[in-house]
Amino acid sequence: MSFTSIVRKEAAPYWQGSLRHPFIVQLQAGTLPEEIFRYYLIQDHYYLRHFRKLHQIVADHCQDQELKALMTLSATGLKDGEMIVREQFFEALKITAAEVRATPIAPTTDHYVAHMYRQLFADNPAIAAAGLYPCAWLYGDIGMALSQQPASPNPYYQRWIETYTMAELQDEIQMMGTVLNRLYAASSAEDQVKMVQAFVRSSQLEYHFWEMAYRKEQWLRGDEYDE
Ligand SMILES: Cc1ncc(CN)c(N)n1
Repeated sequence: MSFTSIVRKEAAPYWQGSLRHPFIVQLQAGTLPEEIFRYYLIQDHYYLRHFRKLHQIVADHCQDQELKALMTLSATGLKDGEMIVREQFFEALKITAAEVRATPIAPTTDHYVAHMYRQLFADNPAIAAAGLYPCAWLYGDIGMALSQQPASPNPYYQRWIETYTMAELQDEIQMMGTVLNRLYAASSAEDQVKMVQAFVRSSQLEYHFWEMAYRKEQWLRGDEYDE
């Protein structure tokens, strides 16, 4: 079985859960409280900055020319596409640099970014790439699913949805799947397991990420059980 078929099956609960999560359902309906969207954007700002850096590091370290080219393409696409849209959101919603600095990185955001770096430093570029893949693929699937429904009445939410329906993203997802299937087929049995684990853990963390934003997840203070 190919890598993409295996991981789609293994990660199915988190992908289906993402589509049903109130963050996504309310984003589509236009009822998601704006403060939750704001919190998501601030957390995702940190995520995207590292996500792009990770693509560059994988590109710099991998021998496989096709993977190198795709990682470079994604890093550029992030900078010229998704990250620009996010800057526009920050401007329109008046999210300032001071507000970003004053907002702690939530536990789930921290965990997700740390997980992706761990795959990179503990393993090899194919495993690191497997851990990065759900990001584009899941958002691409969510974008396509939401675009089949009526447009969100909130123009920012609709713009968010449209960011993930672009043909370039769908092409990139397709190409990355083909490369990962080839790398998986050429990997040792041990590395194949690690590639699947990296992908599934990222998918879990994608699901947690909606929940993190929806609950405006905070670090515990340490005095929760004091009288
Ligand atoms: C957490 C997360 N995952 C995926 C994406 C889509 N690049 C994102 N912006 N943020």
